Amino acid sequence: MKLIEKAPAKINLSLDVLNKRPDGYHEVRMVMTTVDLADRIEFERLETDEIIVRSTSSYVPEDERNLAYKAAKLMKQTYGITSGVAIKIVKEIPVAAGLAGGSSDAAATIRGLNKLWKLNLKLNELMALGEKIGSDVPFCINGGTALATGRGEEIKRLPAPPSCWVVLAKPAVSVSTAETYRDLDLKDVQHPDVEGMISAIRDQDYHQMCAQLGNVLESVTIKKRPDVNQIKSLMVRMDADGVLMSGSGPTVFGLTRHESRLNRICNSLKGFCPNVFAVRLLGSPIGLE
Ligand SMILES: C[C@](O)(CO)[C@H](O)COP(=O)(O)OP(=O)(O)OC[C@H]1O[C@@H](n2ccc(N)nc2=O)[C@H](O)[C@@H]1O
Ligand SMILES: Nc1ncnc2c1ncn2[C@@H]1O[C@H](COP(=O)(O)OP(=O)(O)OP(=O)(O)O)[C@@H](O)[C@H]1O
Repeated sequence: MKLIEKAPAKINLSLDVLNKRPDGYHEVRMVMTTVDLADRIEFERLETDEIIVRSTSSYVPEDERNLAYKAAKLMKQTYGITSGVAIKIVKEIPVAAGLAGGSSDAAATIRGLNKLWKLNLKLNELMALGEKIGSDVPFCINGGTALATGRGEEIKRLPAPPSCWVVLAKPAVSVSTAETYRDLDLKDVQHPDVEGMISAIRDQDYHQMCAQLGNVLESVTIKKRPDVNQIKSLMVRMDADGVLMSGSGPTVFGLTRHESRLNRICNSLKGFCPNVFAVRLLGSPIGLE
């Protein structure tokens, strides 16, 4: 029997970096939310003791470098599982885009194998496993909207933001997260108002939410990839209410509540940008307790 999990992408509505830690990671404070662009992950039990990963994208490794593979291996080892699993990743989220595609695949694998192997693990146990795979994985376990602190693994749930359309536009380039953090000069950053973003969400104030968008990693990526700025300018010209790069980039997102503007923004980007998606904010968690 096939078990299926959806793995939604995330965007960062606010991303601040406070300092570099002795372990090499950066202390962050960020507001993340899921959008309805998702990979689809299929799981099939194998009687043989092996993990097989297949993906529909040629950009995604199918061996032990795959984050879904890492998650399955970790669960097998932690819980002494002797049967195997075949994992198929139907990739819809662009790779190395700042949308946490790999992290969300790993999170979906943890949720899926908890069911397939009848482990009955609780949300906090699933998140603790996720933390061992990557900083964005604990958030992706339950999705929705949250304040993430620490290196990103400490999650405090927030209400769903006011609903709106989201245009995601990824230029042809891809970006390395490690390189972006490495190139960040903390003496030269404009910190976003994370608390202001949280208040805007709590107050369900859409225009305030748009006004508070901010990401300290944006200027790092823009220095190397000026097309990120071109996409931002284009979206602003087409009347998006708020525009920001997500995560370490290079994907830019634009927010609007008008379907006519949504179409205008998407059409203006086509031809200039290879990956353009019109999606909704999901906002609410997957529903694990
Ligand atoms: C940029 C974001 O996507 C925003 O949500 C995340 O902060 C990155 O999360 P991620 O891709 O899950 O990151 P990880 O796989 O844990 O780390 C990749 C690399 O990014 C750097 N890294 C990541 C997270 C963090 N808080 N500080 C860092 O310096 C580290 O060099 C690390 O080796
Ligand atoms: N299941 C997976 N899907 C996508 N990429 C994967 C996966 N497993 C491993 N990778 C590798 O991870 C790298 C980063 O891919 P990913 O799409 O997760 O980046 P990202 O969206 O920038 O992540 P984040 O926003 O969490 O920093 C890719 O270069 C790819 O080789």
